[in-house]
Amino acid sequence: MEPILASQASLRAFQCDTGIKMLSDSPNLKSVPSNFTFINESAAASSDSIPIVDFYALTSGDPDQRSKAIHHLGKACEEWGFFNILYIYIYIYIYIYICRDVVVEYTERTRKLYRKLVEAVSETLELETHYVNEVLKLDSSFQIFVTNLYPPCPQPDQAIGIPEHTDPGLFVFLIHNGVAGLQIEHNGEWFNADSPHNSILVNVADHLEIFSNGRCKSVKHRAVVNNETERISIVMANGPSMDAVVGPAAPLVAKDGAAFYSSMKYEDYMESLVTKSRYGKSLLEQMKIHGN
Ligand SMILES: O=C(O)CCC(=O)C(=O)O
Ligand SMILES: [Fe+2]
Repeated sequence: MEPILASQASLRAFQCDTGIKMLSDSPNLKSVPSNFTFINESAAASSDSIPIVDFYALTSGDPDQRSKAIHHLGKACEEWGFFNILYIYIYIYIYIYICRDVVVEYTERTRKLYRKLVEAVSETLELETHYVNEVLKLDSSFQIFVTNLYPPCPQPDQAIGIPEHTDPGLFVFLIHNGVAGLQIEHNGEWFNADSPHNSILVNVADHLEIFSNGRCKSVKHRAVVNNETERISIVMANGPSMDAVVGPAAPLVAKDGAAFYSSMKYEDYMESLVTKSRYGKSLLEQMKIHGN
């Protein structure tokens, strides 16, 4: 199916403040204007331990290789909420001019990758693949394509690229231009999320945490800036269908004896994300049912 690119009007909600655009267009800026300062403790431990999932083994005909890769994927989703997939075609996209055709091709390729990952993760959750497809209506899954540009910043410790947050959807794919900046939270500490060049960094997003009744973790992350090099990241958030109602999967609730999250239509979740304040308790936190 040819992806439908959302109109300018429907994307308006995702656009950032015009003031930010003005800032990024000011190459001679010597300090961060006070209304944009964000004192951050961006110190983070380096990490080479973000798991790597072998996509070829995951889709391999060899049952032994496949089951090892599936086990690895399950652990990565539970323990880190982040993993790298080595993927040979990736480097093409980051270097070429992002035109409509490239976006369409990237959308199609990542859609296939996404479906394979969902199949694999349903196995780790001991769910039937068709169950996930039916409940989340993945044939019309909603993808959001975002490019982030972080110009060099004269005072990186007074600013933040993107404050800490979690993402909507099931799996989010991120590629970048080789400049570090993404940090992720793991066991209460911040780590630099280094990823090899020919890889896609994948993170579990809110709706996989909800759907898995908390087995998979949608992990907080943020992007910091530096004073030397421009950074570009390309993010593809892969969700269910806009009209799917996402709550914990019924077979998992039966196993756990309770649903640990409430359910919400994906469209309503997205609307709340863009219209509600970005500060305070996150929407994912608000969906959690405590005291079960
Ligand atoms: O640029 C990055 O590394 C992070 C971007 C991100 O987290 C997002 O766009 O949701
Ligand atoms: Fe994000």
